[in-house]
Amino acid sequence: MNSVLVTGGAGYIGSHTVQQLVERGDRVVVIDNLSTGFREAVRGASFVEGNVGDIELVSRVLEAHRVDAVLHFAAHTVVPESVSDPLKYYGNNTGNTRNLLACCARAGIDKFIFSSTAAVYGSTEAGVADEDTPTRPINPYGTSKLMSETMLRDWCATGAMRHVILRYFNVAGCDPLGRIGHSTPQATLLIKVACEHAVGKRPSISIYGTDYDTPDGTGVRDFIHVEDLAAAHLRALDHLRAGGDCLTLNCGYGHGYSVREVVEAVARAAGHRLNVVELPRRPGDIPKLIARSDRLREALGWEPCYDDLDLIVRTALSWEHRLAGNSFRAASVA
Ligand SMILES: NC(=O)c1ccc[n+]([C@@H]2O[C@H](COP(=O)([O-])OP(=O)(O)OC[C@H]3O[C@@H](n4cnc5c(N)ncnc54)[C@H](O)[C@@H]3O)[C@@H](O)[C@H]2O)c1
Ligand SMILES: O=c1ccn([C@@H]2O[C@H](COP(=O)(O)OP(=O)(O)O[C@H]3O[C@H](CO)[C@@H](O)[C@H](O)[C@H]3O)[C@@H](O)[C@H]2O)c(=O)[nH]1
Repeated sequence: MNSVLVTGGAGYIGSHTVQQLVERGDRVVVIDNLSTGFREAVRGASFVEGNVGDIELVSRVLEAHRVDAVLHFAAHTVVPESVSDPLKYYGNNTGNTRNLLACCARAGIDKFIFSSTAAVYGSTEAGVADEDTPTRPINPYGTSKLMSETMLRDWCATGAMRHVILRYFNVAGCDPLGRIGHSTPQATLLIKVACEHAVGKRPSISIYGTDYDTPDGTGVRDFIHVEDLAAAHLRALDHLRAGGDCLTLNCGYGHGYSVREVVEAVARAAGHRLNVVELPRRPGDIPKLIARSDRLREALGWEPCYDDLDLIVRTALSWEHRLAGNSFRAASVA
């Protein structure tokens, strides 16, 4: 039986995808250097610790595990860090993706699913993006991903490979059964940070900017539950295995919530007030970004199961309680 290679499978989104692949019976091998991932998050799959840019190592794994498709999650993901250390991002996100593609070329692998990001769009006029919206990233993280997209399309244009590029919007929530979750240290993402405050790991939650041209003055984002996003990867894999064409697809629900609405949802889930500090805008933030995601639904037959802010927040908070060592209601959150 062939295997799927999942790079970055010990990380937040990768581990949820590995879990779904394993649960439906796919054979999976993970390569992860554990720079931000966790060995214990990889359950039921083979695990190789190493760098996805290491051509010898990756080639060995592709051959030994008879890999027929690659899901490429491994990357650095912190936007402000990409601004202060852009070469780190071009090296890991773009350079290492080039090496991985070279290994695939050598091994004759013809199916590739790539973790891209809404950050490739930058600031759009109406705060909404479909896949044909011009890509104008405003930070090196977004550019490093866009460069990888271009490289992948150019390689696929030779006929050697087919791809699905998934552009994730704001990913949040955790496995509703509490087996794995979002453990990234020094997290900066809103829902994770707000939940860390709710369980007492942080003294407050900051709202960056209350003077945007949005209904309540705070930023608006399209939050997608990690389980729905993982499910999109499985459908993308099936699409390629069935001989489907190359695709680029937004991954979001098509509607958004404001930062203030998210903070209120976390307070509701926690059952107590939060200490909210209103601060000026965070440099580099855009007011609003919502996905047009009709193409994902039409091309892959994907339908969300967790499109509910309270549910997203409850699963995230439940995991945060587990990390903090508190008792929690993991089995009942869904
Ligand atoms: N979290 C989001 O909201 C979001 C949004 C858009 C896109 N993405 C993309 O999704 C993917 C996964 O992100 P995540 O949130 O799960 O982050 P994460 O940091 O939890 O996962 C990344 C994983 O890749 C591993 N890794 C990094 N560089 C590696 C290398 N050179 N070799 C081997 N392993 C390496 C890390 O150890 C980690 O396990 C990334 O490509 C990211 O850019 C995430
Ligand atoms: O403590 C916080 C954290 C965030 N925010 C605000 O919450 C919104 C969302 O911010 P965040 O959760 O950091 O996500 P984004 O900046 O939208 O970017 C994320 O979502 C992108 C996809 O849209 C990914 O590509 C990026 O990797 C990921 O950082 C923004 O308005 C922030 O200003 C706060 O007010 N307080």
